[in-house]
Amino acid sequence: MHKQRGLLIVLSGPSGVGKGTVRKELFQQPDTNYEYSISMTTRSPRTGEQDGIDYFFKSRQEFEKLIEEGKLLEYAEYVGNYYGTPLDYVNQTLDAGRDVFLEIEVVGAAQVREKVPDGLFIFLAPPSLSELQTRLVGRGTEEADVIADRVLKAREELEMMNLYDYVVENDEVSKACDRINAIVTAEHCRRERVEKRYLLMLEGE
Ligand SMILES: Nc1ncnc2c1ncn2[C@@H]1O[C@H](COP(=O)(O)OP(=O)(O)OP(=O)(O)O)[C@@H](O)[C@H]1O
Ligand SMILES: Nc1nc2c(ncn2[C@@H]2O[C@H](COP(=O)(O)O)[C@@H](O)[C@H]2O)c(=O)[nH]1
Repeated sequence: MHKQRGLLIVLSGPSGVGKGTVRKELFQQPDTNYEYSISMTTRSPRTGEQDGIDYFFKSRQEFEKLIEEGKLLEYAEYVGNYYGTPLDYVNQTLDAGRDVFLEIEVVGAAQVREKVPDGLFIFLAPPSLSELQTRLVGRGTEEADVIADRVLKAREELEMMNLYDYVVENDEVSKACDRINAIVTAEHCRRERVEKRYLLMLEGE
């Protein structure tokens, strides 16, 4: 019996919009059926972050070797550090028929769009730029100059919103999660209908 490949779900959006918060909430829900792809980064761990759980923390040299060896589905340099998605993990998980969830910034998401056009691309948007800044300041993990860089970058990132399949506003975390779950469910139904139609057409030949 033919097994359908899993769905690649890409959640992107500006720094501080709440991607990590929403992703963690989604993964705490008992009926969540996505596999989270842990990214590689050259950024130093924040207090409480663990290697292999939050990120795979790499040196610049190690990361550049991964790039050279073609081991990343996508990567980007974001405010002075590299971030990237491990290719083998994503392919193996999708091939096993399981959905993979990426939480990445917009440059990397554009690369994934090129390579996996049938992925599901969701842009998480803040209620406003001032709320975005308030969230970054409130998180308290970056110095003021880094926050300023991230807010500046957010203006460019928001311009890429129209390249996504869906825009979800993160006004409240639980509402954003509900919207994402509804989008993924609808996408699965759509894919099933297409698959059924395709099989029916083959049978008729
Ligand atoms: N809906 C929301 N309402 C209010 N605050 C929120 C909401 N979602 C997230 N936050 C807060 O905003 C801050 C930034 O959230 P988070 O770290 O999840 O953002 P992010 O998009 O993953 O950022 P980065 O891209 O830098 O990793 C956190 O302090 C988080 O608690
Ligand atoms: N292109 C990629 N971007 C990634 C990846 N993993 C995380 N990110 C994004 O980077 C920024 C900064 O993250 P932070 O943890 O330092 O706040 C944020 O937008 C993340 O979503 C990745 O594999 N590829």
